Amino acid sequence: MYTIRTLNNISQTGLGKLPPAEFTIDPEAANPEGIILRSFDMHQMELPENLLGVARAGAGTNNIPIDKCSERGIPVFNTPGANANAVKELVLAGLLVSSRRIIDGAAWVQSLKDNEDVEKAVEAGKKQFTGPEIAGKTLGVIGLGAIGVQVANAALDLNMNVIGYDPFLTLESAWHLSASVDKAETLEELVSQSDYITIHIPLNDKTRHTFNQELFAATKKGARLLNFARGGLVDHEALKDAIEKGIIARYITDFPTAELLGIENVIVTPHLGASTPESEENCAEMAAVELREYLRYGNIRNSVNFPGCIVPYSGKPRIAISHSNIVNMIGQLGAVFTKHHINIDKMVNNSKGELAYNIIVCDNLPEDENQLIQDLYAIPSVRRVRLLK
Ligand SMILES: NC(=O)C1=CN([C@@H]2O[C@H](COP(=O)(O)OP(=O)(O)OC[C@H]3O[C@@H](n4cnc5c(N)ncnc54)[C@H](O)[C@@H]3O)[C@@H](O)[C@H]2O)C=CC1
Ligand SMILES: O=C(O)C(=O)COP(=O)(O)O
Repeated sequence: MYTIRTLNNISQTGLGKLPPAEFTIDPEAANPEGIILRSFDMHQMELPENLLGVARAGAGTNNIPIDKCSERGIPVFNTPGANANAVKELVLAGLLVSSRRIIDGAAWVQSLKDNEDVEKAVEAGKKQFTGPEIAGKTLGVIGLGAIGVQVANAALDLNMNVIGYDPFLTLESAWHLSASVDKAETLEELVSQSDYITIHIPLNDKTRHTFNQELFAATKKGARLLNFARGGLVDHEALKDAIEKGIIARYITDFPTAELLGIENVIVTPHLGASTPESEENCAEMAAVELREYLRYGNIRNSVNFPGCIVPYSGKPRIAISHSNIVNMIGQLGAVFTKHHINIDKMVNNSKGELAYNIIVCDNLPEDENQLIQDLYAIPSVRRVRLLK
């Protein structure tokens, strides 16, 4: 029996993928084997002693201490693409809201409640809410992953010109991206040509404050900037300066902070990108299945820190081992298996960065299984050993 702790509200349909005969779901569990979460900040908590796997029902994993998890041989999963449509739809709304003064206009109409002739007041006052059309304008998309590709393609359908920037574009994204999207070689090239800019990259040490004073200096005057990715991608001091100078005509973001409130031409939504029933269900289902398959069989799909590794279950016991990605590990593991007279039926060894992961399917197990596990842990740089029967 595995205990799964949920750190946020997770769709019940998704949690239904964890059969109660094998999994107990307990939001208060002190020492769970698995964690499923959304945006809960795990940097603030100690990793539970028994923790084996963490599944983020969503895309961004900057709220999870990935390095600490890797050190302890704990894979962190996310759910690529499962909320991309929800975010795309909100970005399209953001694009229109950034252009047409829908929000200001609607608020102003409410202020006319006690006016004697509302119709007349509206026709006289509406000119203050004029805003340009997006058709024929240029949208720059930074990050062409699951969300960026959908936003870029949808903007083409709205008759915009689209430029994209992503030095790490995957084959999967390239397959889905329209050939009509122009490629920018640098961020500066993209921002200097775009009337609208939308950011769809992860927040990490390399991307923090991507929009800084220098990039704003290269940005086309009067651009509208959309940030539905993460607040930390934009340096707020530099942003305020860019708004004052008229470089940024409007900033629309899904990531409120106190300093952004009350600034004219800044529109802030309460992190709503993935908040649709469809996306919440998709993400939760995918996260629950990823964690279930890892806990049951050691299989890994969609981990951000571990290599993918899937060996279909054949009824035989298996040993899952994670270790540092260095030379002579297979030799050392093999020696332990030989010592315990284990015949290996199948062995898969995959690596990602500084981590390697094995699933070793065994024809037989020794009588002293604890000794086998101890011997495997005795190999320097082995991080985690799991015997799954
Ligand atoms: N507002 C919300 O509720 C949501 C926000 N997000 C945010 O959006 C981000 C993107 O999500 P997905 O598209 O699903 O992720 P993804 O992993 O499919 O795409 C990210 C893309 O960014 C690219 N990239 C990475 N560093 C880059 C750089 N320095 N310059 C240009 N491109 C770079 C990658 O190559 C990849 O193609 C997430 O990391 C998350 O922070 C995601 C879902 C919901
Ligand atoms: O998937 C992401 O990266 C998101 O930002 C969505 O966050 P949420 O699950 O709505 O707390």
